[in-house]
Amino acid sequence: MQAIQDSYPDNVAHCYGCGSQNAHGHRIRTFQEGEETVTRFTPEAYHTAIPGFVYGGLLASLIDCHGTATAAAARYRAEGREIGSAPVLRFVTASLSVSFLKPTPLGGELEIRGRVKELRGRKVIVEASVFADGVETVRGEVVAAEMPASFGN
Ligand SMILES: CCCCCCCCCCCCCC(=O)SCCNC(=O)CCNC(=O)[C@H](O)C(C)(C)COP(=O)(O)OP(=O)(O)OC[C@H]1O[C@@H](n2cnc3c(N)ncnc32)[C@H](O)[C@@H]1OP(=O)(O)O
Repeated sequence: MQAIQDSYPDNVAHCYGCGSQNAHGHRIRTFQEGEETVTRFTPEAYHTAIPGFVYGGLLASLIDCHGTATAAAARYRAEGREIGSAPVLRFVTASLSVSFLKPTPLGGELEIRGRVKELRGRKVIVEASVFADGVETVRGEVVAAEMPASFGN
């Protein structure tokens, strides 16, 4: 099945969280399921916070990259365009908020589910949650902004 990240052109596929070209990264893959997007990810033993539980920074990065993928896909869809088609709609994180509702157990697959809350102008707001064994342990919001031509200047 085609993941949203499979459509990222190589020159924007180096992100530590979602870039297929980053051998050291998480290389998450996100799929559209109706109105929702879904990423499944199994943390490694070294992604530990307190023994037995997942490190919060990892969980935040899963929300982050799940959110930017959801945002890019939503904008393409809103414009009636094929994902990844040129000119490429590149999104970066403008803001990321994460609430850790419960400890996230380490040792199994996590499911991140998201949906678009708002899509307006150059900005897409995505809500996403992490589930461990069907239990919501993390809830977050990503404001993704279209990357300006002046990015980094
Ligand atoms: C399929 C193909 C896709 C391929 C691409 C996918 C690539 C994925 C790559 C992986 C990426 C992985 C993820 C990463 O790790 S990305 C790396 C971490 N992020 C960054 O480095 C971003 C650094 N910041 C910037 O470059 C600028 O500040 C940005 C670009 C974010 C905004 O710059 P600017 O302000 O000049 O833009 P604008 O005037 O057009 O504003 C646009 C809208 O955004 C609203 N806003 C702005 N800031 C915030 C804020 N803090 N909170 C809430 N909202 C904010 C703003 O009010 C406006 O909304 P509205 O007033 O119109 O309502």
